[in-house]
Amino acid sequence: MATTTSHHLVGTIQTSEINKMSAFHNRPGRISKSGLIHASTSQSSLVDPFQLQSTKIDNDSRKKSNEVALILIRHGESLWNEKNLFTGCVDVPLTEKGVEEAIEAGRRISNIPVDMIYTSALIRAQMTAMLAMTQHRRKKVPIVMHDESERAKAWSQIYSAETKKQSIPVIAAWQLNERMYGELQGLNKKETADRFGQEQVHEWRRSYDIPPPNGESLEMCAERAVAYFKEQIEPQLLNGKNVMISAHGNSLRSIIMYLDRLTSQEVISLELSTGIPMLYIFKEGKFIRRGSPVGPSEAGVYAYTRSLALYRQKLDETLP
Ligand SMILES: O=C(O)[C@H](O)COP(=O)(O)O
Repeated sequence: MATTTSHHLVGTIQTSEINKMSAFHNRPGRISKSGLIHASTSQSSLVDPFQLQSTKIDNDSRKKSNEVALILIRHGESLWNEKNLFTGCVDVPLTEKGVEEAIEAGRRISNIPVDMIYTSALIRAQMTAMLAMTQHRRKKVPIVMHDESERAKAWSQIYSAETKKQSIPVIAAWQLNERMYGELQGLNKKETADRFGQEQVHEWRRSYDIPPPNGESLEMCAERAVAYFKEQIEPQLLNGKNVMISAHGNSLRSIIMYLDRLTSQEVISLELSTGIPMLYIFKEGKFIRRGSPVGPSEAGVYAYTRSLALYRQKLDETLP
């Protein structure tokens, strides 16, 4: 059982723990007829989301490592976070501060490989992902995958292999949406505590299996978010894809509960700050939390493994 205390998932790890990485086989995901990206473990039937051929930089880092990076980011501050309103599945945008947080998050992950991006269907998570990627040193272009209809898929095709190589598929999934806060959505958090009592509101906000009135409990949110992670995202990690997920406080709490194997008691004290990236290394079927990467300007203390350090070194050598 992972140990956890009531803290924000922020922190960095010395690069002293350098592991010897065995060879890594890059096996991309496959696009099904529905245009959804599925991945299976059988290598032969897999086609990369953009039929991407990994570039020299990406290939090299993967060849030397049996690990991939998983980055989790809670969206930057939203207009209703600023007003201290329960948001849930109401689709509100970022504040100016939230935009700045997203850009800063991008600076902190600018040297970490990203091959695929998953966001929720909500604009605050999608804005955060796109803004963060403006800072990435690899300068690949994140492109939202459209499969809401056959025409949407057909009209969003890219007809240049070279352009595809420089692209990152962005998959928006409602399953990663924030927990639905029911009749609390739009209410002020302080007024709600005054009306129902601090304890009752804390129970609605942080317990595992107690839903707000006509809303989702964290457990109900996990049933869709963690299921999606296991069915759609984990196969991509197994196939050698470095993945970034931009989502929400509670949908990410439910995923971290799975990654860190937290109990329903331990998850109560788990809080996520807006716009702070968290890095996991997925290696030999296990998730290793590596803390929150610091900006490239701060030397020495990184959540970097040998493989990630090699990727960063390739960027230093290859890019202006
Ligand atoms: O939905 C919301 O209001 C926020 O994203 C998270 O709210 P919480 O911190 O009360 O869970």
